[in-house]
Amino acid sequence: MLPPLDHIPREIASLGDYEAAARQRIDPAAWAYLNAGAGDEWTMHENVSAFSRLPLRTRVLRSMQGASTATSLFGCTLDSPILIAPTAYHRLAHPDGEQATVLAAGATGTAMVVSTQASLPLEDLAAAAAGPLWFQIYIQPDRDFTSALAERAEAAGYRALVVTVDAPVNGLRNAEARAGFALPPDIRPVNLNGMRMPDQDAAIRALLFGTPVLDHAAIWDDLGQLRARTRLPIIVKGIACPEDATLALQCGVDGIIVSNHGGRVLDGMPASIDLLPAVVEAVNGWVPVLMDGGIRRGNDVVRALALGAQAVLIGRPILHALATAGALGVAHAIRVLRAELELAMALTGCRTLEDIGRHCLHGSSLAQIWPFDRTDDLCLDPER
Ligand SMILES: Cc1cc2nc3c(=O)[nH]c(=O)nc-3n(C[C@H](O)[C@H](O)[C@H](O)COP(=O)(O)O)c2cc1C
Ligand SMILES: CCCCCCC(=O)C(=O)O
Repeated sequence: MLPPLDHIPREIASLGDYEAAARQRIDPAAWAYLNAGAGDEWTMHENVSAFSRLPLRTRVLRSMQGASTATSLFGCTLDSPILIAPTAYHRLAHPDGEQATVLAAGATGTAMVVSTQASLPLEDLAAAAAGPLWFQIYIQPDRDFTSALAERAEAAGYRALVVTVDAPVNGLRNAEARAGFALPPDIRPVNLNGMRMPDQDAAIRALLFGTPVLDHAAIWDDLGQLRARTRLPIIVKGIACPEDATLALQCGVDGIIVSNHGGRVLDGMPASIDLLPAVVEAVNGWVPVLMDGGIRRGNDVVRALALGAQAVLIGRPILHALATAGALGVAHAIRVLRAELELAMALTGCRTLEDIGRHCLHGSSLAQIWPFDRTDDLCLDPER
């Protein structure tokens, strides 16, 4: 395995280049955890390839004076609508772990979502932050522990809670099984230290009868209760259909992330970008809708915003950049993606993020995924 780089060579020009560089620097079993998807990885690949079915529509000779990618979300001012998705165990990718990612996020004006399963204490990460951090929560079998975790995040200065609801059970991790992945003893979910595990009976029943331990899985009431226990904005992550978006709104959430968990939970789900329009339609502007899954180019950010996302999150590319060159790599990867976004905005005639709309996409491609009778108003307004 190669060591991390201390500079960025010119051969690394895109997020895809980071994937190739990272593969040479991560132990194969850890790679299977950090990069794989569930089952046959159809959804994971679909997340990326679906973007290429949305051709962009250019506009020319439009003024770009004062152009900007800046935005604001849940009281956080951000340099761009690109955020760092929560991913577990950054120390599997680089010895500095989340500490390096937090540093890079601050240096680039990017909000980072720290995972419940971070490999470093959430308080230490907050102390190192120079920009906004949000904390991702899995509602744990021990609900009191979950509330205490939310309180710790609030006390440490995290600006929002991202509650992930799409992984009540681990996905079918065939790649991890084949590679024999196990967490090394020195890399642990340290923020879960002291948590009580579900009762032994349920664990034994699961072993004997093959039923998953779902007795303690979160339900909508739990989300409502967490809402009542924290002042932080709650953003629910892992919404994939309009019915669940509506239920989330009824629980009083402040934002929604459309996500299929990077294709790591249920292989066979559609690409995230294909799930987005129906959720946006259901939410109808009540709260911001974000999305993640498969964003690899600035063009993809424009496509997601064109379909109604207010911002996007990136997962694996951050881990690839971290493994390749630590904090420097992550900061560079974010800069590369942002520069691509600026280029795509200039060529689609969008001076600000508010200018991005469905008119940035060719109408014929939209008919596939926009199930509403609105395609007629797509491209006709010359001012848009
Ligand atoms: C190695 C890895 C670990 C992840 N850990 C978490 C996690 O702890 N919490 C969570 O909500 N999502 C987790 N995710 C899902 C990401 O937040 C995100 O939804 C997904 O990676 C986006 O897709 P992308 O990797 O194609 O950008 C993880 C993803 C990966 C690849
Ligand atoms: C029961 C699901 C645990 C998954 C923890 C980390 C994660 O989200 C991921 O690996 O993906």
